[in-house]
Amino acid sequence: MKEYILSLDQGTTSSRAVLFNAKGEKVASVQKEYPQIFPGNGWVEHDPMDILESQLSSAREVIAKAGITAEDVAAIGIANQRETTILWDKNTGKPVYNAIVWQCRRTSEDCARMESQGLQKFFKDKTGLLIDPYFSATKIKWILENVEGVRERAEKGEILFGTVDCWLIWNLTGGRVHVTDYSNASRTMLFNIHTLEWDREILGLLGIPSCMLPEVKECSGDLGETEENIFGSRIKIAGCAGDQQAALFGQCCFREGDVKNTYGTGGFLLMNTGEKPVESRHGLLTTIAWGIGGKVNYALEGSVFVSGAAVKWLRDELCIIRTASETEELARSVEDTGGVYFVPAFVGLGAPYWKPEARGMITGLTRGTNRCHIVRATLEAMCYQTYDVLRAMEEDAGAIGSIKADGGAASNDFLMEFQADILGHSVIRPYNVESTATGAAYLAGLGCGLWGSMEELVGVSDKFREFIPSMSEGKRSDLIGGWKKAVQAAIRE
Ligand SMILES: Nc1ncnc2c1ncn2[C@@H]1O[C@H](COP(=O)(O)OP(=O)(O)O)[C@@H](O)[C@H]1O
Ligand SMILES: O=P(O)(O)OC[C@H](O)CO
Repeated sequence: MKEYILSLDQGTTSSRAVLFNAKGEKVASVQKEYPQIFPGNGWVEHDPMDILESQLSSAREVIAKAGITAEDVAAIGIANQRETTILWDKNTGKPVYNAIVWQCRRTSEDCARMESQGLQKFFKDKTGLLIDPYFSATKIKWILENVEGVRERAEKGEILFGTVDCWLIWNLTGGRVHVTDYSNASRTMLFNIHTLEWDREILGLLGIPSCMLPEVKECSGDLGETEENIFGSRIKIAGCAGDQQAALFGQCCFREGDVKNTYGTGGFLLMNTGEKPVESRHGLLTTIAWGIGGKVNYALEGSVFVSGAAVKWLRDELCIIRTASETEELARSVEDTGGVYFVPAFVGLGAPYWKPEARGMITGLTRGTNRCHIVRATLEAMCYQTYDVLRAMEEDAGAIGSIKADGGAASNDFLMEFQADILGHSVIRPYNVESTATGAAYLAGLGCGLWGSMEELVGVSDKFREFIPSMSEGKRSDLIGGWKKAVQAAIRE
């Protein structure tokens, strides 16, 4: 019987495949790290084939691990790192360049030029986004302008563009289906979030041929079917959303005002704002949360570019930790950071500052500073960055109700405790922190009829832990004051 949902969570550092049963419970998962390419100077790339192969092999392995076959899978749901841009040849399916990752800053100058031409309002009104190298638009333009022959071929209709969801669907369907969903389209800086169409004026301004772009579909429903040879029998693709929107869905933030924060490579705080887009006056983005059943739901988003990635940097570049999870014990082994602040602006600062030119900085070092202080400052930075975004969100939308946390790093109890302290607000962490995969599964389960309605999903997973703030107000404001000074220093640099 077809009673499982296969969720594909394609993240910036790893591809994950998670199987859920008909009760919405996780039964098995497989995760594979794959390389990021750093050609220098704030550039970040992936090999699109690494993305594909790590995702397909984890999907095959999770099916085998659970002792089932593809016949038992009712549908696939996809959640993906957003904005990352891939262009490929429509006939051969071969990428024409590496994937340009959302974190990549190579188009900073192009963005600064558009800003100086007074185009900020033009883009914000149409797309809900601020001009920034983060989004797909200027990455597509860069490939068209810098990879020989690609523009001519794109104009002849030989080249396709897709974000990672679209690239996966294209390959899963054997090159038959070129689609994306509303939530991913809303991150390209090419999609009009009010008319729900690719925006002709923007395409004209950037010189992007419309024939490269995928059809935009709802997040739940018929998104294609896998080729038989991929998993041994065909599986429907019935759910798709950008990973942050999928996490919002997976945390059942279905009501207006519901908020979640994900601690993965980056940090992303999203608030469901219902069926009307809310414009931010404090550096947040207006984006599409999902489109389901003929209705579109919007969200306000604060995007922090480097969150758990800073922990990975401690492991892979400074080599002062062996595993991400040992940061908890190391951070607790010292009373505080000894005045050390770490602003991990490796690729500039996102919300609410939007300073692409800012770079990382560790301040307050003394001869007494040891690796535990630096580890603790790294975890604390993840919390201060969330604090900055939450304050901006409160200014835009009023006081926040509950804050639900998820993502790989949310399993760190020290991080959750410090987060509650710095926010002066309790933080709720679900038993299963993989809300992104859960959200993709929910979308697919609804899309294939395994579950009847969103109401049915609320309460599927009701186990959680709540972290209550306990820090004094005086200490909290001193620490935040120190963080603000460190951020200003990183921006000035
Ligand atoms: N226990 C932990 N404490 C702190 N950071 C962690 C912990 N576990 C994972 N991380 C960090 O979180 C990130 C992984 O989270 P994940 O949600 O898997 O990210 P992504 O989906 O972006 O690949 C990595 O950057 C890792 O360094
Ligand atoms: O890889 P993640 O999970 O940090 O998510 C990346 C975001 O989607 C980028 O916008």
